[in-house]
Amino acid sequence: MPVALTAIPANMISHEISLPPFPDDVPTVPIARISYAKLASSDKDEMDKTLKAVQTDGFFYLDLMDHSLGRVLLEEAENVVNFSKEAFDSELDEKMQFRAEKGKSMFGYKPAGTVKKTDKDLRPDTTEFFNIAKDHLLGNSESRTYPPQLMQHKEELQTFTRDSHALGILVLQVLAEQLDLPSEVFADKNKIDSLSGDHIRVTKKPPHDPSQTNVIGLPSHTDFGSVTVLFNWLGGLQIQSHDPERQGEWAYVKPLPGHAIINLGDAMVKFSNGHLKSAKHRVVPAPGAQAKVDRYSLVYFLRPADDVLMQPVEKYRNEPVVSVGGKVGEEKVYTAGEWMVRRMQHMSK
Ligand SMILES: O=C(O)CCC(=O)C(=O)O
Ligand SMILES: [Fe+2]
Repeated sequence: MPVALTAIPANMISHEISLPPFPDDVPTVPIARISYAKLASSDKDEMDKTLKAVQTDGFFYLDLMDHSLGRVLLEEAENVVNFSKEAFDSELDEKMQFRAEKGKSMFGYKPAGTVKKTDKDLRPDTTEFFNIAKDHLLGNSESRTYPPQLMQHKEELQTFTRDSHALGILVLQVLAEQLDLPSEVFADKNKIDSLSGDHIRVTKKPPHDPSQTNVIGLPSHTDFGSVTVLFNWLGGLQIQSHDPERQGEWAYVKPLPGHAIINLGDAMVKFSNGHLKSAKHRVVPAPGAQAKVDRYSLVYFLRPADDVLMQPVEKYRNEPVVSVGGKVGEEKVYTAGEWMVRRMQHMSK
């Protein structure tokens, strides 16, 4: 039986000590483990490992325990999930007052049960979430309304935003250097003070009902933005395997205590003209005994500033244009603001 997290002193809060274990008999993808401390000190081998990870799996673990800022971020993430539970616990009609305007804005509440055209079986998803804009939290633009259970922790949300953003910027600097590009070339497109679609997402998926088959938590997708910083404590996240024996098969990314999971979004495919990858992923019910408890996850999405042009950086501009879906050919150049709106409208159709 999971221990109530509120019974644990704040500095010791740890989801993993109270949750059922991840089973050892399900297929997993062994994505690379990268050290935050080594990246922060520009360790060349670690930087090289990072580039390789995002060119193959598109995902890697980042060990947050070996760096003081990482340990702080991990505690902040656990804290955000804990107070967000209160927002999820309120009645559906209360949460619906904060609903994101479909096809118009990402920010606000999204109930479970949305059907995505991208799911070939058109299954309704089983995940609800709140998306909270960085610009609303930091006062870069006028804020929409969010549930009081979240906004009474605004300062903690601001700190989590700044620290996650800084981590994403470090990843962008590492990748630029490894591609022999000016080190700030990607970071400059993702400044924290610029207006952008950056946001926090906190998600909840209820325990799995074993009488239901073929349940999907979140259908297969790629993230839109630049870098995604993900915290989850229960299995359920899956990516496609590169193991020659099971090429393309969905397999779990096992949550590792003390680690965040980092992946790149489609904007990086665009900026790098396909030299970097945004991998497809999805969420299915957690495996084994983990399916019996609520699953929460916390995400910070770094997205390019609204006025950034969605085109390859200079070094790659003479190459044949690689589009996000892998097609080659010229495309109209949109600003990130326009691009995100188009993507969102497509998703909500
Ligand atoms: O909950 C997770 O583990 C992944 C969530 C995700 O992929 C998303 O929100 O885009
Ligand atoms: Fe995602």
